[in-house]
Amino acid sequence: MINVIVAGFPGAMGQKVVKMLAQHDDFKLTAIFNPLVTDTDPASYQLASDVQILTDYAQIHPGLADVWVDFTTPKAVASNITAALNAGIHPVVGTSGMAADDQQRLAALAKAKHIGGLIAPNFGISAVLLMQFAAQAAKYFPDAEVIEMHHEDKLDAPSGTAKATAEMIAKARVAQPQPTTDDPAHGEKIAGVPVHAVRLPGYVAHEQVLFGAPGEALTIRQDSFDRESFMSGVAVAIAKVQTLDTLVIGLEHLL
Ligand SMILES: NC(=O)C1=CN([C@@H]2O[C@H](COP(=O)(O)OP(=O)(O)OC[C@H]3O[C@@H](n4cnc5c(N)ncnc54)[C@H](OP(=O)(O)O)[C@@H]3O)[C@@H](O)[C@H]2O)C=CC1
Ligand SMILES: O=C(O)C1=N[C@H](C(=O)O)C[C@H](O)C1
Repeated sequence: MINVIVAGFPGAMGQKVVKMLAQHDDFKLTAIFNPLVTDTDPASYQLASDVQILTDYAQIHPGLADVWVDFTTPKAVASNITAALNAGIHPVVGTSGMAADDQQRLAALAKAKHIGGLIAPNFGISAVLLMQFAAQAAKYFPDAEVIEMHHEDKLDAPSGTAKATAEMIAKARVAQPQPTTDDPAHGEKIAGVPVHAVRLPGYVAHEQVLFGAPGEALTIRQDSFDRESFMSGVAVAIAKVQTLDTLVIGLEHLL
């Protein structure tokens, strides 16, 4: 049995994770962490009576859970994962928008404590494959731009997936791209790759990578139409994260 604490309930992803845990015999929801809730009665959230609703880091202790699943906010995630690592709990992080220096500090803390964990920019297989295909294409098409499209409530821009895609393209390309302009209309340059963010009602999570070369173009696109699509990736991460001994980035490390 893998005991799990979920941070980010009752958010959109947190609710999906709680539902998914209940469908797996090998997973048990032991606690919810959310300092913003005032009602700590699990019955108020239709949760089993033995699920603890925790609101303070002082309540996070070793033995509470094996795995900490985090779908919270860019502001909350780094301190949440610090608390998890300090309690010896393996983090599975979906929250986007974490600062690079926080990510490095958490990797150092995980290493010092010998606790493996995962930060996944995207748990959807379509997005994981898109990033891999984009890295492959970048070897032949150095000129690329990323367009990500999300729902209007998303707090961060560009998305974590778009940043990771841009970084993978920059790392994979062997030829220099054409110089880009500094014009803000030409996107934010992430590792030298222009990234454009769209926020519109009706959208969930979508990404296109456009490659151009003289006389031809290649477009790769993925669409997450329903947050349900992230759950098989989250389940794999929960099942396998305890096999890791460092903090790794990208679901592909566990597939
Ligand atoms: N990697 C991936 O595949 C995916 C990643 N995401 C990312 O997951 C994150 C959450 O997305 P989404 O569910 O749509 O967002 P929501 O805004 O719906 O949910 C965020 C939840 O976090 C809660 N929260 C705020 N601060 C804290 C804290 N300190 N500790 C614990 N909980 C806290 C909020 O509480 P309250 O309700 O009280 O405000 C809310 O319930 C985002 O960063 C998003 O980018 C989303 C989809 C897929
Ligand atoms: O906020 C979201 O919804 C999503 N966030 C992640 C990101 O920032 O890339 C993953 C997916 O795009 C959904």
